[in-house]
Amino acid sequence: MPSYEAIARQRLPKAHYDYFAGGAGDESAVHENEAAFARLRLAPRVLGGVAPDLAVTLPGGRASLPVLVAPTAFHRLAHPDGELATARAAAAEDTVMIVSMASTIPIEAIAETGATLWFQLYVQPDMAFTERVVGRAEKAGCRALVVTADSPVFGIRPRDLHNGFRDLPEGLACENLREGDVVRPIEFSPEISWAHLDRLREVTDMPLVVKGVTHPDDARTAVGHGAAMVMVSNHGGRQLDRVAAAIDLLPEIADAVGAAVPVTVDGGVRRGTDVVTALALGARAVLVGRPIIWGLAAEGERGVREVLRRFRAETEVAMALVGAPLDRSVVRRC
Ligand SMILES: Cc1cc2nc3c(=O)[nH]c(=O)nc-3n(C[C@H](O)[C@H](O)[C@H](O)COP(=O)(O)O)c2cc1C
Ligand SMILES: O=C(O)C(=O)c1ccccc1
Repeated sequence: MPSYEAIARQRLPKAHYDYFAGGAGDESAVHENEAAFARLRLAPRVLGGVAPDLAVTLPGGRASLPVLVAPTAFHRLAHPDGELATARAAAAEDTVMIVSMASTIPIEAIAETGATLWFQLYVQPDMAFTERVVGRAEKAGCRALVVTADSPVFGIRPRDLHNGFRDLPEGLACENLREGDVVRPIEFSPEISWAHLDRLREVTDMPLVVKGVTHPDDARTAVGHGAAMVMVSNHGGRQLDRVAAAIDLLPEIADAVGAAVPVTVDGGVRRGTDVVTALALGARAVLVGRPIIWGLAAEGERGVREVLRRFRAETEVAMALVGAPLDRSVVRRC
């Protein structure tokens, strides 16, 4: 049976497939995210007598499995139902969807699906506008604000340059940036700093999450600035090439944060064994990006649901087989 990725590659225009699949520079960080998981090995525990429990409680609510939908832009490029399909699938599987600021359906309409949503934000240079967008997300019922910190500028992505892919086609727009008839372009802001995080904490009651942390000192600083959660991520290798694999960065960040706030990791999570490895290395949950897109492109809501179902089944079995306690001692590097 062809994989969802193979179906997506076949079905989508090349420029769109490449946009979803590709990354920065030589794409070494894209590949490294998966390769790093493949270098890790497990040393399971036996006779621990503990049944696996997949449910997680996070500052932005509860999920029935420790696999959350990563914020990814432009779902209507993958499927006409776009983010509505993704949200319905997340709701059906009782997990959290982190809605990209660059969603092609407005946050209010996505919220009507009833899914547990967190809103991902790129702080815009116009702070008043940024705050209006945050206000919309909060009013729509989003339960956390995920501030993406790894994108002061947009990464250089050779596939997109080669394909001439720059923006959404006619008829699609970043609906969260719409005010009346005007849709503002997303701007990346090199000036974004911890002061912006402080300001956001003042203007919203949503717990603040910092996404894209790769250095333990920044993880500590994020907690100091009131972050309720830290997301270890190299943006799926799409921003800076040669960044270390997310899973390799996780342990030192988990150490830096300690028990202060939950830590998540994303990048290259493809199997239940990856999920369990991430949990063993200190993550409370993981995010998945491209696998969700491939499910969406192949079969819409049903495809996303099937991707989440597979993660659930694999994670449950892997967790039972790796045993308890699930900690660093069960992971080996080969
Ligand atoms: C097509 C695509 C679009 C993305 N858009 C966003 C975005 O709008 N905001 C954001 O914070 N991260 C974005 N990301 C990064 C993801 O949230 C996540 O960090 C990454 O995809 C995880 O890696 P994986 O795809 O290997 O699972 C995007 C990733 C992809 C693949
Ligand atoms: O493609 C991305 O990785 C991404 O984060 C993004 C964000 C805004 C608009 C387009 C893409």
